[in-house]
Amino acid sequence: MSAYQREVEIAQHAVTSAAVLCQNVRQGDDFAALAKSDNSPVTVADFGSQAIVCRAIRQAFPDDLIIAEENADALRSDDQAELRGRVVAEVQRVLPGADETQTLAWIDAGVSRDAAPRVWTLDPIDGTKGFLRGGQYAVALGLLINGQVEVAALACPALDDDGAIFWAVRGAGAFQHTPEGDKAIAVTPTANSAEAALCESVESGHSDHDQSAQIAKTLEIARPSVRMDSQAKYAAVARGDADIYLRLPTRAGYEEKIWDHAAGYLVITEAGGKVTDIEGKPLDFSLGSTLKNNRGVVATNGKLHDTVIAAIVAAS
Ligand SMILES: Nc1ncnc2c1ncn2[C@@H]1O[C@H](COP(=O)(O)OS(=O)(=O)O)[C@@H](OP(=O)(O)O)[C@H]1O
Ligand SMILES: [Mg+2]
Ligand SMILES: [Mg+2]
Ligand SMILES: [Mg+2]
Repeated sequence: MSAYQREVEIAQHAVTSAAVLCQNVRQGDDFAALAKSDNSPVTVADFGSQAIVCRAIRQAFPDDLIIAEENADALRSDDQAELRGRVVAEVQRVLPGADETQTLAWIDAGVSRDAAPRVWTLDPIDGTKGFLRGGQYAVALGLLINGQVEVAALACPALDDDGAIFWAVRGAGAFQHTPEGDKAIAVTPTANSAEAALCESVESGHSDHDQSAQIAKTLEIARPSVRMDSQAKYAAVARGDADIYLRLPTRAGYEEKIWDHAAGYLVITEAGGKVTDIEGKPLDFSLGSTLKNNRGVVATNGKLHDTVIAAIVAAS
C-alpha cells in the first residue's frame, strides 16, 4: 500500500462532494454573500463546503487538527437564521440526515490556527469572488506533517466542461482524476521565457498587476497574461496550460494564508515545477495559519524559475 493511500481517498472524496455542493449552490438563483470583517465575501457554499470536508476528516481521522478559512460564528447569530437554514439545507442535499447542530460543529472543526505535527488545511472555496462572478474557484485541501505538505486534493469545479480534480502525494507525483482513471500531470518544458504563458489573480488587490506587466516585459513574454481566480492557477501551471504564476505583494504586511497555497504548491511541485516566494525562498508551511516568513508566491515549470526570480529582483 502506498503512503497516505487512505488520506488521498478521503481527501479526494471530500473535495469532490464539496464541489457538488458548490455547483448546486451556483446553479441556484440566489447565492448572496455576507461580508466578513475584512470586507471579503463568504457565501452559503463556502460554509457548506467547509462542513462537508471537515466532517469527512473528523470521521476518518478524529485526532487530526484542521486549519480552515471559515468559522460558524456569523451563522450562529439570531439575525442570520435564514442564511443558517440555507447552509444546512445545502449540506443535507449532499448528506441527507445532517442537522443544524452537526453542520455548525463540522464548520467549527476547522478553527485551529496553530502549527501541529499533523494538521489539515482547507480553503472551502478559494476564489470566492470568482465563484460569485461565474469565474474559476477551487476547493483546496492539504495535509501537513511536521510543517511539510504531504497530501493535496484540489477540486476546480469550473475548469474544463465538467470540472477537474487534482491530487498529489509528496514524492509520488501529481495526478488529474479522469473517468478513465488517474493521469499523471506534468509542467511544460518551456525554457525560453519569451514563449511563456503567465497567469495571475483577477483582483489587482491580491497581486500587483503593474509590477507583473513590468516583469513580463523584462522576460520578453509576448502573450497577454491570463487572469484567473483561485488555485486553478496552480492547476494550470501543473498540467502545462501555463508556465508561470505570479502573486506579487501589493501592500507590506499581508501574510499569505496557508490554505490559499498548500494544495496548489504540492500539485505543482509533484508535477515537476517549482514554488517559492518572490525572493526565491522556499514556502514555510510550518508556522501556523500564515506564510509569515515569505512574501508573495512565484510558481513556475522549474526551468524558468531562476530567470523569473531574477526579473522580479530587477523590477523591485
Ligand atoms: N491583499 C491580499 N493579498 C493577497 N491575497 C489576498 C489578499 N486579500 C485576500 N487575499 C486572498 O486571495 C485569495 C484569492 O486569491 P486569487 O488568486 O483567487 O484572487 S483572484 O480572485 O484571482 O483575484 C482569497 O482567498 P478566498 O477568500 O478563499 O477567495 C484571499 O485569501
Ligand atoms: Mg482562498
Ligand atoms: Mg476561501
Ligand atoms: Mg475568503
